[in-house]
Formats: sequence, C-alpha cells, structure tokens
Amino acid sequence: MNSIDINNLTFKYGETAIVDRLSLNIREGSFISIIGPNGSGKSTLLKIIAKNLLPQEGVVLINGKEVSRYKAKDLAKEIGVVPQDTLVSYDFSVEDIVLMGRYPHLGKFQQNSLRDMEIAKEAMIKTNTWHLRERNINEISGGERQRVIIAKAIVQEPRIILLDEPTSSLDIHHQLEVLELLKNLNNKLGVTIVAVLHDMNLAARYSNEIILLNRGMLIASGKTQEVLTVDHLKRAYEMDMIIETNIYTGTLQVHPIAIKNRAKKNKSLRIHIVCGGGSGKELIQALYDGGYKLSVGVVNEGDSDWHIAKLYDIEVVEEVPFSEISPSSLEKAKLLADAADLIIMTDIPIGWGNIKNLEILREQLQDGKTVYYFKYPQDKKYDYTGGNGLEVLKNLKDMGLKGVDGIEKFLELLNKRG
Ligand SMILES: Nc1ncnc2c1ncn2[C@@H]1O[C@H](COP(=O)(O)OP(=O)(O)OP(=O)(O)O)[C@@H](O)[C@H]1O
Repeated sequence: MNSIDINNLTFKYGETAIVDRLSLNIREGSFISIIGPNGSGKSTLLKIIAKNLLPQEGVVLINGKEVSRYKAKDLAKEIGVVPQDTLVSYDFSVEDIVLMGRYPHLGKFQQNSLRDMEIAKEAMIKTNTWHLRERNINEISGGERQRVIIAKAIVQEPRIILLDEPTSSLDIHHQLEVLELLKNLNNKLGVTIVAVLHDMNLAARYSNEIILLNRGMLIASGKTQEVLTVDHLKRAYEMDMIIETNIYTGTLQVHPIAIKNRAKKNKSLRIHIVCGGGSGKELIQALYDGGYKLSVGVVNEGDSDWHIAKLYDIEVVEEVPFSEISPSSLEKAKLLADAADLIIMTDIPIGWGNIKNLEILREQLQDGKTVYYFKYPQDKKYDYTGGNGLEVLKNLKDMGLKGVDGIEKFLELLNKRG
C-alpha cells in the first residue's frame, strides 16, 4: 500500500511551472529523502502534499484518499509537518507548542490528559528538548526550535512525517541525533518519513529511497543506489560527482567536483603524482585546473584519487584494493614517473600495501629528478610498517627529497619554474 500517491501534479506561480507533471508513489513505511538543487520545487512539493498549496493540475492521495478531501483534524492524524521556517507568531512555551501536537486527538473542548502530557514528555526527551519546556518558543535557538517542532510532529502520532530540511540549523551532533530518531520512528513504528535534505550524504545514510528533482521535474526516484548515480546527479546539479562507498558507514558518499577554470592554460610541465586514499584529490584538482600534464599511481582502484583521475582522463596506474602493489603496476608507474618532469608524493600513510611507491621516488632521485613530498618530515602516525616507511623516507631525504607544505606552496614553486 502506498502512503502517498502523486499523479501528474503541476503547480505554477504565474506562468512558471514549479512542479511539472510529477507522478510518484511513496510506499508506506519508507524513509524517503527529496533532494535537488535550490529552486527545484522540493518545498513546494511538500506543501502540496500537506495541503498548504493547491495544485492547478493533478492529485495527491494520502492512503488512497485525495488530500483535498481531508478535514484538517483528520489530515493531522495522518501527516505531521516540520516546515523549513519554524518561527511561531505567538509567545508560547515550548511545552505548549509540543502539546499542540495532541490537538487532532482531542475532542471539542477536551483538555490534555495525563497521557497526552506523558506522550509530550517522551517526545521532548527523545528530541532533547525536555530541559527547554518552560522557555518561550521564540527565545530559544533556531536549532532548538527545529527540535521542538519535530517533538510536536511526533506527539501528533501521525502515519507520515514530512520534514523540510529538518537538519539545516542543527550542529553535526544534533543532525545525526534527529536523523537517528527519525530512523527509529521509521523502523520501530513504521512511520513513513519524507524529508527534504540538502546533504546527499545524510540522505544516502539514513533514507532507503531518494527522489531527485530538478526544475520541478523528476530526474529519478527509487532505491538510494539507483538514484545516486553520476549521470543522474550531473543532470540535476550540472556538476561532476565522485560516488564511493563510505568505509565507516557502508553507505554511498558523494563528492562534488568543482568544475572551475576549465578553459585553462596548457602547461608543458609533466607531473607524476603518487597518492592514494583521497590524499591526492585536491592536489590533482588544483594541478588539473592549473593546466599541468599529469599522471597518477600507483593508487587503489575505486578510491577517490582514482575516481578523480579517471574523471579527468588522467593516466593512472591502479591496483586492486587491499593488495600489495604488483611488479607490473610498479613498472607502469615507474615509466610514467620517467616521462614526468617532476614527481610529488602526498602525505598518504605508508603501509605494506603501498610502500613500494617509495621505490619510484628513490629511482627518480637517483636519476637526478626533482621529487617533492608533502609536509616532510613525516610523523610516526603516517607509518604502518613499524618504522620501515619512515626509515626509507629519511634515506630519500638524504638523497635530495624536498618537503613542501601543502598545495598552495607547491603551486608557488611550480609558478617560479614557469
Ligand atoms: N510565493 C512564491 N511566488 C513566486 N515564486 C515562488 C514562491 N515561492 C517559491 N517560488 C519559486 O518556486 C521555485 C521552487 O521553490 P521551492 O522553495 O519549492 O524550491 P526548493 O527546491 O525547496 O528550493 P531550496 O533548495 O532553495 O529550498 C523557486 O524558483 C522559487 O523562487
């Protein structure tokens, strides 16, 4: 059964279609995020679902019944809304505001019962707002108010909660806390959660489905992995993105790649970059934007350095993740380093998997080539080989390895070379 069915919905301000012939279904019990660039119609869509705006065309069905046919009180039992703007026009206490969420469950002239008070207390504890209960709603911070309004939506005990950027004024700690809370409501009570989220990584982490909008139109909807693809995101955001799996959360992680200075100068200097694990992505970007000829390796296939090199068609030597650099990969990388005018290695931690990369540096130094290393001398925390890596680096330093303190400094050095 679907919680929400949207059929051929069009909403216009004047002649401009803000939601454009949109059709989609939101399954009961799903946790769905709506994402898309600014102005793509996300808030407008939520307002239409909540019956705060009337579409010119199409219908929204809530549990099979047209939203326009719901009485306000009945709709409030089905849908709780947490709007983007949580300012309240009257000076109520936090507790009064949260208790207002019980209104759809009260009869005419009926007062809140002890049970209603208990439900409100529980929601305030869950949203970490219990300590604010006696404060004036307009005299607490924006983030605190956002949590109070979420508490109010929870006490409504609706089957669906719509939230418009519920984490926008929250610090990272409260962002995760609120999203965990929503996930819990979704998992334990089967509440359907529909949240507009700007942060695609949070959307990927917490929701099981995503709706991607652009200019009022549906670009894609469905399972997170099916929607968050390079192609879909490029169509919506007009930007290249790297998408990888976050090794800590196991969920998708999107890295937008700035497309700046594309009409760039073409420098003749050729640079080989030894990096990995994401340590080289800003450097690759900066050198690419600077117009240098680049090669990269050896890096693990699939890591973000590898992705960005592939994205820009940079020659890259790759190795399967979690394995040592093979002799053939090492040979290929050495050839690229031979062809380069200079080499730079980032401050990537050195382990048994990538220690062979240091051989590339040694051979190039032996050949009299300039080789740079980020932030030399190295700290112990970068060594996972029981001191071997640092020892080799020390030898390389004696051979002429130069330390460079970050990308800006490196670009300055390159500029001086002309
Ligand atoms: N009252 C209004 N009158 C005219 N145009 C409006 C009105 N409200 C919103 N719009 C326009 O409708 C478009 C969609 O707005 P909406 O707030 O739905 O987008 P959004 O995807 O939620 O954006 P954001 O990510 O910036 O919050 C925007 O171009 C906006 O300027």
